[in-house]
Amino acid sequence: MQTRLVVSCPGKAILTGEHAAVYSKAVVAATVDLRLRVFSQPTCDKLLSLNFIELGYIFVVPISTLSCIYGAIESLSHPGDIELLVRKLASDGKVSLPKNAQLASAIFVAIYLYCSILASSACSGLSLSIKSDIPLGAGLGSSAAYSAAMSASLLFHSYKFDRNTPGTDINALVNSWAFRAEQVVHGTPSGVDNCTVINGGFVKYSKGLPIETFYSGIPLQFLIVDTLVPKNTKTMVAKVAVDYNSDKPGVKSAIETIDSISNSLYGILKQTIHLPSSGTHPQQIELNMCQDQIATLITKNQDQLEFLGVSHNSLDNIVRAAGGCGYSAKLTGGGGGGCALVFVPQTKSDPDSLDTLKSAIEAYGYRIYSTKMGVSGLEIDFDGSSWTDPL
Ligand SMILES: Nc1ncnc2c1ncn2[C@@H]1O[C@H](COP(=O)(O)OP(=O)(O)OP(=O)(O)O)[C@@H](O)[C@H]1O
Ligand SMILES: C[C@@](O)(CCO)CC(=O)[O-]
Repeated sequence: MQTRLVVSCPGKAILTGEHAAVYSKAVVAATVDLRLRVFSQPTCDKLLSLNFIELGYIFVVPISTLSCIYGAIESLSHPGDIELLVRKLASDGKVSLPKNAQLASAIFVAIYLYCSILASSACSGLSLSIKSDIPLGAGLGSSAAYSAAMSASLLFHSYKFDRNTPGTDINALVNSWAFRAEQVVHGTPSGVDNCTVINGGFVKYSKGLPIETFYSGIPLQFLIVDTLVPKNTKTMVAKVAVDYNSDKPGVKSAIETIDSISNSLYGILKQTIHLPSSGTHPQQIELNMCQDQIATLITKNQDQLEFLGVSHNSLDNIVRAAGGCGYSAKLTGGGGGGCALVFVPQTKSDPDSLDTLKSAIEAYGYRIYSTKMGVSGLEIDFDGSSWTDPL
């Protein structure tokens, strides 16, 4: 029997370009240092067991019950249609589904991946436990991390790769399944979230083109602020699509403007400015200029997102509070709630203003994350037995 596997994947933050990404426009994103882990182990009980630790929910289904899905899964016109098959099982009394929509969608993803990837060896059992630091449904890529970590776990247990497979091959294989899993959760994702969390670092992405990884030559610091307002990326993407497809005035040009914002940001971040340790040098002036340009791009991007109708009062509060203290801010991810990014230039002359801003944000009851960006992507621990059991 194979040993226990532990797969971990970080969250992500979109610096510029969300929503435009869905229309194949440029998006700049980075991983954030919050991770989701999947602990998995084959079992002999012929059950698929999912233990959602934060959500306090255990879902168990006999593998034989899923047999009617194996045959049907290849003929689905969209991975999201797995929901219809699983709901049919529920209405026939063969499985019981939670009322919580996030849990239900996590179960649809797991069944979709299990039946697609492991169908041929479907007689064995598998137990998976999911534990995460990434706030769920907050714009920080929890669904991409879940989709990627679940895909990697199931691919490993179906012998599609092992510890000798080159990492780039593993990432490409996992990414292709994580994208399908994201389609189950989001309907029409661009693919930026799964690519970013698997690849790691800073990335520029345009749907259909190879992802570009880069290390920012400009020191970048952001405050990540979670409004704690629940949001749903699928709904927000669908809302923009209605306006886009009906040619609502200004929508297509807003998407084009966001594309050019991301291209400009990428151009700035790719520069390398080596700062001497002290004094005012031409490099310092150049860095100040770059940081001013970044701040302007962040504000412009937020203006376009507000125009597209994907901001929220809580996000607007952060943008206003940041502006009042001399900082620029924007929503990140799907919008409609969830998180905002506040850009904190390294060269900002008045450090007290950051404390004032943090107090203003906390007074709203929002949560501030101080986390690193650009951390490593998908990680697989093939000797997972060294981990303490998360249960
Ligand atoms: N810890 C977890 N346990 C179970 N399911 C999870 C977990 N984290 C994420 N998910 C899955 O991800 C979905 C959340 O996706 P959603 O797109 O709404 O938020 P997000 O990925 O955090 O935000 P964004 O897509 O804007 O970055 C949940 O509905 C669930 O299917
Ligand atoms: C809103 C969106 O652009 C980013 C969500 O993190 C959707 C996507 O690109 O799939």
